[in-house]
Amino acid sequence: MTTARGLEGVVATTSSVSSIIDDTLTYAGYNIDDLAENASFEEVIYLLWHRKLPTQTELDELKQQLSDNYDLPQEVFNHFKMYPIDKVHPMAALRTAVSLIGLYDEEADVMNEEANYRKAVRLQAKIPALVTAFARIRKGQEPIAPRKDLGLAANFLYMLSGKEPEAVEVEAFDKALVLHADHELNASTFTARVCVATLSDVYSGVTAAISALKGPLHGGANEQVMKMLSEIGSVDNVEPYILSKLNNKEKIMGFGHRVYRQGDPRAKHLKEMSRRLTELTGEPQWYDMSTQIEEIVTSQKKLPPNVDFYSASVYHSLGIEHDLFTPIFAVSRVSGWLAHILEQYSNNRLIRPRAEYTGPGMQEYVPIGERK
Ligand SMILES: CC(=O)SCCNC(=O)CCNC(=O)[C@H](O)C(C)(C)COP(=O)(O)OP(=O)(O)OC[C@H]1O[C@@H](n2cnc3c(N)ncnc32)[C@H](O)[C@@H]1OP(=O)(O)O
Ligand SMILES: O=C([O-])CC(=O)C(=O)O
Repeated sequence: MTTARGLEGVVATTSSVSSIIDDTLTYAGYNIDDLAENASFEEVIYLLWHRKLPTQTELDELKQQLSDNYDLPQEVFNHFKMYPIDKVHPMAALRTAVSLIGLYDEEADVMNEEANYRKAVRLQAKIPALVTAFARIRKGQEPIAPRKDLGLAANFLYMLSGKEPEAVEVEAFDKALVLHADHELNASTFTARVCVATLSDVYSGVTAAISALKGPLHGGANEQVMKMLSEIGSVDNVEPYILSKLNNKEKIMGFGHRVYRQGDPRAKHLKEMSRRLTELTGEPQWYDMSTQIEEIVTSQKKLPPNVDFYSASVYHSLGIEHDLFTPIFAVSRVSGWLAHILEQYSNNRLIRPRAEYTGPGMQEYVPIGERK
């Protein structure tokens, strides 16, 4: 047996959802650069779930299905109010809440293609409301009911603040959702596929995926980037801060990637959004610090920024609390998880690799009274 640490380079499944070939990312054959410039998040959801771009009628139908499912069961709000609210990270709350809403879905364990698709629509529609409801309840505010006339991005920002967002904010947030939607067999997507390959249900698969996304080596990195930027505080402090981290062999969050070598194609879009938004908010220091960090890390370590690096200053500029950055990643990535879950069910085989044993050799059982 040969082992590949961290399964690096192992091809574990076939998939038609997205591809990363020679550092180019496509969703069902469409280059991410094209989608970032032209597609709405709802179009991307349709693309990931059907491998084709929707016609206007198909898009309208999907939007209607999503807005019909925006509401949450009242039990979720009661549940949130029972949490030790000031100690709970929103990703932990989201993980628990997705599992919870599964309890109120009568089709949760119905295992056929149509029922699984309906659950995908429900989860995609409700996750934004779970994130925003928790964000408000923990501050002693009432959750804001979704506006059925708003798209997913606008509705998220509206439910978070209670104000109808500006067009420029909706456009930026929607683009961020497009950029984060899917990424081949990343850790959280693989987790979802391993889970549902046992023929467990869609809610279990998404709960497992959220658990994997939460870690700072994966989706949790965007919050850590903002923590780093806040600690640095000004452009003058960037160089000593980053060099000291690198000298101590600490990782710089938002840099490096298991698959990309030359660079993450999503980063340039987020970088430009960060430049524009920080200028608009009159806080260019977040962008200036970020570009300086990028310069140092790329020259010292040859590591380019990944999707999490510039998304931090983008979300900050949209006035979003820092510990909501990773839940927002889930608001987008759930579209990809669901595409992969549906694909896994359609051509299932249990996922069960092997481990190379490195423990003690054959031992003889010693009765407890004779053990030293
Ligand atoms: C959405 C996403 O999940 S994107 C990734 C988000 N995660 C982060 O931004 C966290 C920071 N980055 C990392 O930890 C890594 O680059 C990962 C986890 C993304 C990829 O990890 P791997 O492919 O396993 O690379 P690995 O961690 O083995 O790193 C290889 C070498 O590069 C170094 N390295 C990798 N990333 C970084 C970093 N961000 N800062 C400093 N050094 C780094 C490692 O220390 C290691 O050096 P060594 O060979 O001298 O020991
Ligand atoms: O693919 C990965 O390893 C990490 C990930 O999810 C992403 O970059 O979007």
